[in-house]
Amino acid sequence: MTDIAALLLSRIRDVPDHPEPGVMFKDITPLLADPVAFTALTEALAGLTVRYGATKIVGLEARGFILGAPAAVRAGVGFVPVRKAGKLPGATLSQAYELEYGSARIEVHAEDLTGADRVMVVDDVLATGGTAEASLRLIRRAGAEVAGVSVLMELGFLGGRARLEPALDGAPLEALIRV
Ligand SMILES: O=P(O)(O)OC[C@H]1O[C@H](OP(=O)(O)OP(=O)(O)O)[C@H](O)[C@@H]1O
Ligand SMILES: Nc1ncnc2[nH]cnc12
Repeated sequence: MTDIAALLLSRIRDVPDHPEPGVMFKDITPLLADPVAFTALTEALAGLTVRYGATKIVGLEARGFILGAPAAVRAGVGFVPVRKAGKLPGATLSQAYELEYGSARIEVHAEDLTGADRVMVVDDVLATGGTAEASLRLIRRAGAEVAGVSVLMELGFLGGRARLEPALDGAPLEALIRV
């Protein structure tokens, strides 16, 4: 493990049985509160954004906003929020997806992405991959190209990478930490 990955991992807190029994919740708030770790994370996500030639970062509500927005500023690209259904006021594209139990829907303002955009998706955790997969569908439906998906942490035992693989269509999935 690199020094940066070790630093980031050391600032993520495991919270058992949150938000429901059996889930080991990965809490990033200690990392956000540490300016050295948060800066290192922002630099790493911005570096991936530049390396893969993205013109915009899409952040996934809510923790993807916290990580994606400073990375976009650092990389010199625009930031586009993908929100849970019903939050965005303008004309939206909407995508339903399956969760472990039940389903959910995410949305993006249609005018925020164009055919000229290459998009890096940023989020904190890749778990089942359902949220990221739905975001890739939204990005392509908006006519934009997928530059990649970058997450702080991949929970390997939930199989998100395999689920995401077809939707990535050759684009990279970068995880700074894998557990
Ligand atoms: O890979 P998946 O199984 O789709 O899970 C990962 C998603 O779940 C969490 O968000 P959550 O929906 O809990 O929203 P929050 O960031 O608003 O807490 C996390 O921040 C990812 O967006
Ligand atoms: N175990 C987990 N910890 C934090 N965020 C999550 N999103 C989905 N599963 C999660």
